[in-house]
Formats: sequence, structure tokens, C-alpha cells
Amino acid sequence: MTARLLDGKALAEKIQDRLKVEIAELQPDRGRAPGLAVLMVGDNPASAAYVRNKERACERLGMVSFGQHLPATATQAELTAIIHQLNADPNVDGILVQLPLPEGLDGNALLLEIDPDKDADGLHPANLGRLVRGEPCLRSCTPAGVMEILRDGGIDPAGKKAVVVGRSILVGKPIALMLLEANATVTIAHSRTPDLAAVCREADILVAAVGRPLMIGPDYIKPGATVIDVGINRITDQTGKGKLVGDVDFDRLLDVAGAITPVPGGVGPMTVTMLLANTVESYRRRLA
Ligand SMILES: Nc1nc(=O)c2c([nH]1)NC[C@@H]1CN(c3ccc(C(=O)N[C@@H](CCC(=O)O)C(=O)O)cc3)C=[N+]21
Repeated sequence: MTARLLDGKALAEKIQDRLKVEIAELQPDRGRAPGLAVLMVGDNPASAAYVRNKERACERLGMVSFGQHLPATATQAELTAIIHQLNADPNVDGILVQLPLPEGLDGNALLLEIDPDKDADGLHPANLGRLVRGEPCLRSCTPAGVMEILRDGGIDPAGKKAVVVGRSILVGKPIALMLLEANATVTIAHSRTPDLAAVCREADILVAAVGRPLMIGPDYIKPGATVIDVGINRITDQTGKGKLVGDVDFDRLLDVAGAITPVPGGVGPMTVTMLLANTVESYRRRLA
């Protein structure tokens, strides 16, 4: 048996094409394009690359990106003031603060300043609270992307056993809630779970979001299970070359899993796409 590939990159392109059409259709009534403001502080090279990707994607879709790039010496008060300004700006539909922030700045405190209805990342406590309550909201991008991958792959979580490895606010907790909402029976496992492999082997749908390269091997997988790899780890291989790998040992799972996401080209591209989708959704609501 060879696992079916769940191609997040192809799905991301499909959804972005759809968003592009949607934006073009919405725009005549409005006279302005959807706007996304990305606040980046300091010069973490990985962050800079991500931000460039987001800005390029915005352009491709006919959205406006308001990049705000500040030096690492920026103060909490300066950043707060910029967020308040973006909250009040009618041309801005989505705001995100690129993480991680340089030492000394409090990302959580900044997040609280973002208007929840412009919270393109879906990380504001108001949006996480709405998710818990099952209310419509801007949903965290990575978990929302995972749900889209499952939907597109024809994998309905209803009645299935789902195991989420990892309990972060960014991924583990919200994805567990979304799977629960989709009627899966959900277990959240983590570093203190005894016999993690045995717990994972119960899963019809396994979501790995731990941040440990290649941790999930074949002994964690029920034959035929769906495996979603949220991990994005940069490692150096035997030849000294840098390489991107997930939390899942993809190669060794291919003849055990039923369906699997690759890294790169799996969940990552969907995270960016959901950010764009959230911004368009926020724009649409502002139109109404
Ligand atoms: N406020 C905020 N929101 C975020 O969503 C956020 C953030 N801060 N800080 C950093 C992390 C990381 N992140 C990724 C998104 C897409 C890929 C992605 O598309 N990766 C490609 C490969 C890219 C490559 O080759 O480096 C892939 O998996 O195929 C990776 C990582 C979003 N983050």
C-alpha cells in the first residue's frame, strides 16, 4: 500500500485562485481592495522570508499589503500605537504581528490590542473564545488549513478517532476544537503522555504538531490512517545540506499511512492561504 498524498500546495493554489476571482467580483462595489497589514519587527531572516511570501501572495490576488517593518529597537508603546492606527484605518481588513518578536517585546500584549475583527491570524483571545463556543469567527490559520486539507481530501472526521500531538495555542488546542466540531472523538496527547506511540496508533486521523523533526515513525501509525504533519523543522542532513522536514518520518510512513501530507508542500502553504482567506472574509464583512 502506498499512502495517498494530500497536496497542500496544490490546494493552496486552487483556493488562492478562487480568492482572486472573489476579490475581483467584490471590488467594484467597494472601490478599494482588501488590505492586509503585516507588522514585522527586527530582522529574523526566516520571518523576513515569510513576510515576503505573504506580501507577494497579496499582490498576486489583488490585495493591498501594508508592510510595517520596524527595527528591533522599537518599543512596546510604538508598536501599540501602530496597531491602534491600523485598527482605525478603513483600508485595513487584516492585521498580523509576525512572530517571534525580538527579546523584550511582549507579543501576547500586542495581540490583545488588535481589533478582533481584523485579527487575520485568528489568535486574539476573543476569536479563540468564539471558537470554543462554536461561533463564527476569524479562525487560526494553521488549524483552519488542516481542516481544508481534510475536506478537500474527502476525509470526514465525523465518528473517527483523532489524536492531536501537541497542545500549543497556535495549533494543538484549536485544531482539537475544530476536529471536535466536525464530530471526531478527539484526544490531545503531548510530551507527558505515557506510551505516546500506543495512543497515536488508535488514531484514524493523526495530527502531529510538536516541533520535533521526524519524531513520528511507523510504530505510531494505525495502518491506513490519515497523517497530517504540521511540523516545519530546518535540519542539516548527512551531507551538511540544510533541509526542511516535518514532525513525521514521511518516507517510512508511506507504506503504512492511508493518506499523508508532505513537508514542504503540505500544511505550510495552507497557513498562508488561510491568512489571505481570513482577510478577504473580514473585508466581506466590512462591505456588508
Ligand atoms: N503572526 C504569525 N503568523 C504566522 O502564521 C506565523 C508567524 N507569525 N511566524 C512564523 C510562523 C511560521 N509560518 C509558516 C507559514 C508557512 C510556511 C510555508 O509555507 N512553508 C513551506 C516551505 C517554505 C520554505 O521552503 O521555507 C512549506 O511548508 O511548503 C512555513 C511557516 C507562519 N507563521
